[in-house]
Amino acid sequence: MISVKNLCKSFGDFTAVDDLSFEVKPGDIVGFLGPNGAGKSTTMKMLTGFLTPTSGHVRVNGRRMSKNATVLQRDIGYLPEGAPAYAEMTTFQFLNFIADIRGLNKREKRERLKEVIEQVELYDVLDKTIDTLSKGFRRRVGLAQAIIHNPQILILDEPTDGLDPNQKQHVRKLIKNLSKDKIVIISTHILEEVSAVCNRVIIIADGAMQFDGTPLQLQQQSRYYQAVTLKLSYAADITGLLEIPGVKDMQVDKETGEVTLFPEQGKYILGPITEHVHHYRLPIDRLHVDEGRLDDVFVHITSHGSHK
Ligand SMILES: Nc1ncnc2c1ncn2[C@@H]1O[C@H](COP(=O)(O)OP(=O)(O)OP(=O)(O)O)[C@@H](O)[C@H]1O
Repeated sequence: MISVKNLCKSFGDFTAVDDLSFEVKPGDIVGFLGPNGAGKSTTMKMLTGFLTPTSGHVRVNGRRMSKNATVLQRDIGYLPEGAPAYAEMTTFQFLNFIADIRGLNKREKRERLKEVIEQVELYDVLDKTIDTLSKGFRRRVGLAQAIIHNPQILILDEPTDGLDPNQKQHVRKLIKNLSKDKIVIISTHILEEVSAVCNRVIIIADGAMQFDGTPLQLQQQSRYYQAVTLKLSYAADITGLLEIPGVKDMQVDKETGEVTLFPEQGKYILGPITEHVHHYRLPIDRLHVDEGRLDDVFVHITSHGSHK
């Protein structure tokens, strides 16, 4: 378990991380989100013991990171921002070197290298030096070095940045498979990644906590959650739609002519809308129920302060 209590980090007068507190348990795959400069990487550096907090503390399984970093880091895999690696080494030399540093014996090293190279699909670049690799392959090498010692805790700073869509999907699957009984924290700018991979979301802005909950709870904060959009085949009187019980608001898209009806909080409006449409014989071409829009909530949460 990771426990973060009143964590702060200042650089001179500037507060990059501002009083963060949260706990992460095995089985949690946390999507760590926030706008550029929100303090995600700085927090991750403190979680992994590479940066000392100005105040507050990080505990891993009850032990303080600041006093036990060397021991605790043995069970942490960390992909830092930008996936740094030794540019002049080949992929194989680099992974071999990391396995040695992680203290794997000969047999473990052979087995883990084979497994990880296969999992992250690095066969084609084993003999290439890191400085000649594409951004996507560099990131995959970074991911491979983070998991080589099969750690219980994985902290991954933008693990899919720079990957093509196929690779993104592949790495997401890999993270999900790896995550059983582990703690995984990934920072990302890609909101769809959160629904695809994570079972928990933490959003920070200006270094402070704004949201901590499940992806569904996040989606439910969208004003589009359970909103119903209708496409009429020809113009008809739609004024009555606003009178339907549970409908709070209506929006008409001037370009497409689509009508979106927003529900009052917690109200289910699809049934009453369908009844209304049948009763008044409205000419409906298409009807769609929205699952909620994460980009919409993200903007709202990070620009309007705390929604914890
Ligand atoms: N060593 C440092 N010295 C001074 N300021 C720093 C230092 N490291 C980070 N910062 C500042 O702290 C703030 C948070 O940076 P951080 O890299 O943690 O943000 P982030 O959420 O990871 O951003 P991004 O999504 O752009 O990677 C930024 O304003 C950054 O400029």
